[in-house]
Amino acid sequence: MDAEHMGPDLENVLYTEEEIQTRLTELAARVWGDYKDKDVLLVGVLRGAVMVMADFARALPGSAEMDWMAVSSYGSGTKSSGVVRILKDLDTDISGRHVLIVEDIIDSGLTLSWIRTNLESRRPASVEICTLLRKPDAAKVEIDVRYVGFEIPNAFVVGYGLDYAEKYRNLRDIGTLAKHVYS
Ligand SMILES: O=P(O)(O)OC[C@H]1O[C@H](OP(=O)(O)OP(=O)(O)O)[C@H](O)[C@@H]1O
Ligand SMILES: Nc1nc2[nH]cnc2c(=O)[nH]1
Ligand SMILES: [Mg+2]
Repeated sequence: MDAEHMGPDLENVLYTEEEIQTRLTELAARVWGDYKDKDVLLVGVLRGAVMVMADFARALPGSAEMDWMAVSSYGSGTKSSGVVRILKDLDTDISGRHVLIVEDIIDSGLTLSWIRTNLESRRPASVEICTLLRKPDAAKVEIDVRYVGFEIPNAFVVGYGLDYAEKYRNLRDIGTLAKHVYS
C-alpha cells in the first residue's frame, strides 16, 4: 500500500477499499436473501454511515428505500454517554415497516442501543442492524446485531466515513492514525 493511497496520516491500514467492498457485497447478498419477501427500509445514521450506506445499498441486487437519522450524544459530553438526542429524524413513517439500520461502527454500543429502542417504539414490523465494524466493548451492551462486517480490536479508527475531529471521513481505506496526528 503506497503512502498516497493510505493517506499520509494513517499508521496502519486495517481494511482496504477492496476488502471493504468485498465484505459489503457478502453482507448485501445475505440481507437480500433474508428480506426477499419483505420491503426493506435502510436507515443510515449520519454522518459516519454515509459511505457504508452508499456502497452497501448499491451492492444490493434490487431496489431498497433509504432514509437518514442524525443523532448526538450530550450530557457528560463524551460520545458514549448513551444519552442521545435526535438532530434529524426520519422522514418516513416506519410503522409496519421492516427497518434495517446501517452503521459504520459499534463501539460502546450505546448509540445504537438507544436508536433501536427509539425506532422500536414506533411499531415497525422489525428492526435489525447492519454495521461494517464492531469493537469488543459492544459486548457489554445487550444489543443483537444481525449483520457485522468486521470485528476489530479496541483502537481508534478513521476513514471510510469515520472521523477524527471531522477529518479523514473521505479516506478510501480504514486504518489507525499515526501518533503525530494526536500531538
Ligand atoms: O457505539 P458508540 O460508542 O455509541 O459509538 C459509535 C457511534 O460513534 C460514531 O458516531 P458519532 O457520534 O461520532 O457521530 P458521526 O457519525 O457523525 O461521526 C459512529 O459513527 C457511531 O455512530
Ligand atoms: N472515528 C471513530 N469514531 C468512533 N466512534 C466510536 N468509535 C470510533 C472509532 O474507533 N473511530
Ligand atoms: Mg455515527
